[in-house]
Amino acid sequence: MTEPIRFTKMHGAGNDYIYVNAMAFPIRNPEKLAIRLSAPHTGIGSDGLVLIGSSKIADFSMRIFNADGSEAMMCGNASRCIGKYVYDKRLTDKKNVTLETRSGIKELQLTTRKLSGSREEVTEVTVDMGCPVVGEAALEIEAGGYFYTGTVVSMGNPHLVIFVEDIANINLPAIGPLLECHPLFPNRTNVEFVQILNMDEVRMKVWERGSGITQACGTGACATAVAGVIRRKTGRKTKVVMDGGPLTIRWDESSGHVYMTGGAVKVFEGELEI
Ligand SMILES: N[C@@H](CCC[C@H](N)C(=O)O)C(=O)O
Repeated sequence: MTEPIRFTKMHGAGNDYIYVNAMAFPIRNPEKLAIRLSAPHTGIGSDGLVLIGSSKIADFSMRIFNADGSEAMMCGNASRCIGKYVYDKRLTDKKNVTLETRSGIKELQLTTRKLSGSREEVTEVTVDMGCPVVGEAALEIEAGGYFYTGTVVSMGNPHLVIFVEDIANINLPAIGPLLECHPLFPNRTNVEFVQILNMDEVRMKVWERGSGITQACGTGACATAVAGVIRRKTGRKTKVVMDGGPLTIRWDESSGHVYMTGGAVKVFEGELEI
């Protein structure tokens, strides 16, 4: 007999994952389930699977699996969605929630709006993403016969941020996988192409490690904002506009922490047998 588990499909700026409360529905083989559920035609269709768990050192924990089943260290968009999930489902009444991730504890600050009666729901979340780890500021890299200059930034997971004059000229389906799996990145990397619109706003497209093209990437938006400051292209607060919408990123000068603010949306819920 298979046991039904409840899931919730959510997105942050269009970056969509299937969320399972692993405290109620423990998942034995999340890597395999992520591949199965993420498949667009034969599964639910998503960028991956997110498990919400208990924690000894924080209010909750997060595990994030890409569409290819690989486990990531951190996910910016999923951390905001978890803030909405745990508050809207009344797993907590706190508006400052701590989340254990494989790259440390993140603090979520929830913004809510009133519904009927005494009920409220989360509309926006700010996440303290911690300090970035900056690698090479201007790495020369060749892929597919083209030469790029990229900035290497880790936000818990690895990013290569490439500034370009015109983002419309980038053939992301062709170049994305070559850069993701470039020999310079033995653990693979996420890749962001970025066009500067002005000192406070950029347009970004992402190729995610393990999931391919997604509508948005939270850690990618943070890495982009950090790279913009390092390369002297943007200020400390940047609106990063992606295919699925914008995120506001602020790199605080005194603490060195990066703060990400954006929405979180529930799409639908369901039950599945595994
Ligand atoms: N979409 C995420 C990042 C997910 C993990 C990434 N693909 C990796 O493998 O590092 C985000 O919003 O940060």
